[in-house]
This record gives sequence, C-alpha cells and structure tokens, in this order.
Amino acid sequence: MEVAAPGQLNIDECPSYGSRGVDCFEKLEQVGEGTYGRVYMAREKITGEIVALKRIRMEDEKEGFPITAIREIKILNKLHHENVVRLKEVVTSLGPEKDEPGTPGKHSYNEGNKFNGGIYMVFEYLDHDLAGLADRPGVSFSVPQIKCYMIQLLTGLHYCHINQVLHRDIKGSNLLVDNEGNLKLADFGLAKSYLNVPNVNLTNRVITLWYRPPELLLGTTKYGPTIDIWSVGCILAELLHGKAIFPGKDESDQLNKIFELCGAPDEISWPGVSELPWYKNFKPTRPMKRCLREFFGHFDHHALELVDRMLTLDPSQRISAKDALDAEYFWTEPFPCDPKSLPKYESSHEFQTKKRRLQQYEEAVKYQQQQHKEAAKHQKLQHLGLPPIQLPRQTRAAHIRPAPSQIMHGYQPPVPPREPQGHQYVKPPGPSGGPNRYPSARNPSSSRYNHPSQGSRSDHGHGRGPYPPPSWAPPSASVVMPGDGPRGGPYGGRSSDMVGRNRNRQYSWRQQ
Ligand SMILES: Nc1ncnc2c1ncn2[C@@H]1O[C@H](COP(=O)(O)OP(=O)(O)OP(=O)(O)O)[C@@H](O)[C@H]1O
Repeated sequence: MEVAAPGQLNIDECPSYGSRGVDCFEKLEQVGEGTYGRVYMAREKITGEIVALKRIRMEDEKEGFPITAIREIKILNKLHHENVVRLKEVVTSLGPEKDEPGTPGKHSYNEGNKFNGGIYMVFEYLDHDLAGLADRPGVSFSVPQIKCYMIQLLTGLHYCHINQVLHRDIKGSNLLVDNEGNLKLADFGLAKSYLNVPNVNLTNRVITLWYRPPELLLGTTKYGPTIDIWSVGCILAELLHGKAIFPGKDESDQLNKIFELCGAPDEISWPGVSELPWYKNFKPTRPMKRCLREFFGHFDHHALELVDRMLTLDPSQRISAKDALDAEYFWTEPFPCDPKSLPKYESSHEFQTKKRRLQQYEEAVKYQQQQHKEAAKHQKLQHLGLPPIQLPRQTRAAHIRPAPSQIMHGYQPPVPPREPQGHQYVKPPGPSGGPNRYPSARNPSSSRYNHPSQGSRSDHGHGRGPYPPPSWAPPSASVVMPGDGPRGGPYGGRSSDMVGRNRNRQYSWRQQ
C-alpha cells in the first residue's frame, strides 16, 4: 500500500488488515449476538458505506486470539463468491469500548486476556438472515422463492466444497439475505479448510444440533462435504414444511427423531454404521422404517426426491451440492424466481425478531399483572361492602381489549418466548468444468432463474472469481482433514455448548 501524502487518506487503497481503528465506523444498531460477541450495523464515516461489524469476543480467551476467528479470517480471505459473505477488513480498538459489557479498567473486564482492546471483522452488510426473515409476521415464502434461495445456497456451498472448505454450521441464521434477493453463506467460525488426506481425524462436535447429520451424532471423525448437505436438506424440508423437522433436545433425542423419519440404520442401508464410535450407545431399541416420503407426502414429487437424497443416512450415498443443483426440482415448474423480483422487507435478523418477540411478551405480562392487581383491588372493595371504584374509561376498556401498544406490536396472549433456534418458517403456498446446468449468477436475468430451456446446463456459476479452479474433485465422506482430532465423549453438543458462548474455548485446542 502506498504511503499517503501528509494530511491525506489513501481511501482508494485497500487497507491492510488491522491497520485501521474501529473509530472509522459509527455503530448504528446491534443486529446479532453470537458466540463471538456482537454484530453491529455500522457506517463507514468517510464513505458512508453500510457494513456489518463483528466483534471478536476476547474476554474468555486465555490462549490469546481465538482460533475460530483466525480460521474465519483465513478462510474468508480465500473465498470470493457472490454467495459467500465478503470480509472487507479487520479493524481494532485499543481500549475497552463504552458499548461493550464489562467496566473498563476493572479487573473483571478481561480477566483471561491481557489485551483490553477489541478486534472487529468488517463484512459487507446484508439486510436479513433467513431465520429472522422467515420468522417475521406475515412473511411467507413461495415455492419459486424457496427454489431461488436454495439454488444460491447450493451454489455457494458447492463453491466452498470445490475449494476444499467445509462450512460445518449451515443453519438459517447463518444464511444472510439482502433486499435484492441475494443469499450469502456467513459465519465461517467452524469452517474447515481440508485436504484429501486419509486417516486424519476431525472433530465431530460441529453443526448446530437440529441440523447435525447422523454420522456426526454417531461419533464419526472422518467425514466430508456431505455433512453440510444434510443441513441443507433440513433447511429445505423446514422451508417447505413450515417448521424445523428434527428439533432434538439433546444428541440422543436428535438421533431418535432422525431415525423415526429416516429409518433406523443397519449394515444393509448404511454399510459400516455399526463400526461408528457411538453406535452402541445410540443403537435404536426398536425397528424403525424410513417413512420420510409418507411424512412429507404434501411436498411435490421433485421436492420430495431432493429432500430424500439430501437426508440419506449413509453419507457416501448422500447427494453432492453439484448434483443437487442439477436436480429436477430446480428445472421443473414453478421455476425459481429472479432474486430481484423478491419482495423487500424491513431489516430482520434472528436477533432482532427474537428481541421483538421478547418485548411483546414482557409487555403482555406487564399488562396481565396490571389487570390482576386491578381485579384484586376491586374484589377487596366489594368484600368491604364499599361501592366499586369507577374505573377510568381506558382502564375499563382494557379489561376486554389489549392496550394500543399491544395492538401495534401484533398483540398475542402471553406465552413463554420460544426456545432459541426455534424459528418457524411459514408454510409456503463440479469440479470446475464439470457438466451441469447453471449459468453465471453474475447475470441475474440469466437462465438460472428462468426456464431451463433458456439456459446452458454447463455452468453452475462456481469456480469463478480470482481463485484458480481447484484440481481436486469433491470427495466422498471418507475424506479427512489434517490436524483435527476427536473431542471427548458423545454427549458434548452444540445444543448447549455451541449455541452458548463457549465455542471459542471449546474448540480452541489443537483445532485446525
Ligand atoms: N454481514 C452481515 N450482515 C448483516 N448481518 C450479519 C452479518 N453477519 C452476521 N450478521 C448477523 O449477526 C448474527 C450472528 O452472526 P454470526 O453467526 O457470524 O456470529 P457468531 O458469533 O458466529 O454466531 P453463532 O453463535 O450463531 O455461530 C447472524 O445470524 C446475522 O443475523
């Protein structure tokens, strides 16, 4: 980078990572709260550009800079694709900030780590995540819309896989969507860059429980890209079905839910399953037949076919992202819509929709408590034989009508807020050069979003961008990655540990 003339800024030059301070940005609103810390919508002070600032949580780090952050930065530096969120730069703050938890200067602020400053990843900003968007009252996805999002998800994932990256945390809140209809994969904190080296073990404690494939739940430490495809299958079925399909409470319950729908595996349906480390612990106690096709009988034939291929128990038989993009589902009517034709919504991230729901709940509880108090007062006066107090007009009306603010916020009777992760989607009405169907996604009016007869089958839109086409072909599930090892027993899991704040700690040792 060239040195700027005195008093001038090199704003045309791309700053090197960490060279700028977070004070170059004005934080506008918190849009996410994750394992790393907070995610903010922010404005670059000079250019006015809107970005997302993801603060790397350092408070609990005794080992220095968290490995998940290093991994995310390294991997995102390598990936450049329109369906993968763009990391623009990394910025720092030298001291504790006013808006972060903890009291500056006090010992408790940063017990583990000596560095009291903050480190932020600066991303391009997207208006929504899929979980938050789907959870918005009144939002329902049409089949062409679902197909449009799924194509983008699979295209981004295929690009990752051919570049030897496993995402390992595909779920709705990690799929960012903008008001132009673009979908991008985000949160590469658990992603893994891997080589096709046999006999190297990987951790099986990855992927949020509801979206975790059976081979990981059964303890395998040798796996490949099809772990991500299982998660995609769960998302597609969830979008079409209207709610999460495997909402397990813990690993055992998760496997049980999977077996109930996909059948209990045996050596015939899944050769080698009985050799998996925890097969004996979780062995089904009764025979269970695969009934996925009956259960999702309301899906159209091609959707069912694709969900079936994605939710195949044996990972070596599961469909790849490339083949999924070629599935008839995307090439039969109703065709995927053009992203640009999708409706525009007010910003909705899972964090915001949950916050709104909690506010509604608290308001409703407060309202009910007030009603109880009034009723008790009323009863007491009657008991004493005194004439009832004339309630003010508004208060009397409140006996039968919700408060105006509750109407504005879509009042519902108080119910406990739903479990985290529990969004409910509203029920809707190759290796480079390999043969496939997708034209470049750079041209949104291309055949990708139209009738297949208008488009070529020979370009998935992957393998583009500044990176040389990989020479490696997507491997089977037996692919392993170097330097990663199994972690502990079968019961540690994403349901509690990964959704919570301990991911950096949990995955910090010897994790590649
Ligand atoms: N580039 C972005 N633009 C807009 N919102 C974003 C962006 N990146 C993240 N978010 C919001 O912040 C949330 C949390 O971000 P992210 O998943 O990257 O953090 P995390 O700490 O890894 O979270 P988790 O604990 O869920 O894995 C996302 O679900 C999304 O709503």
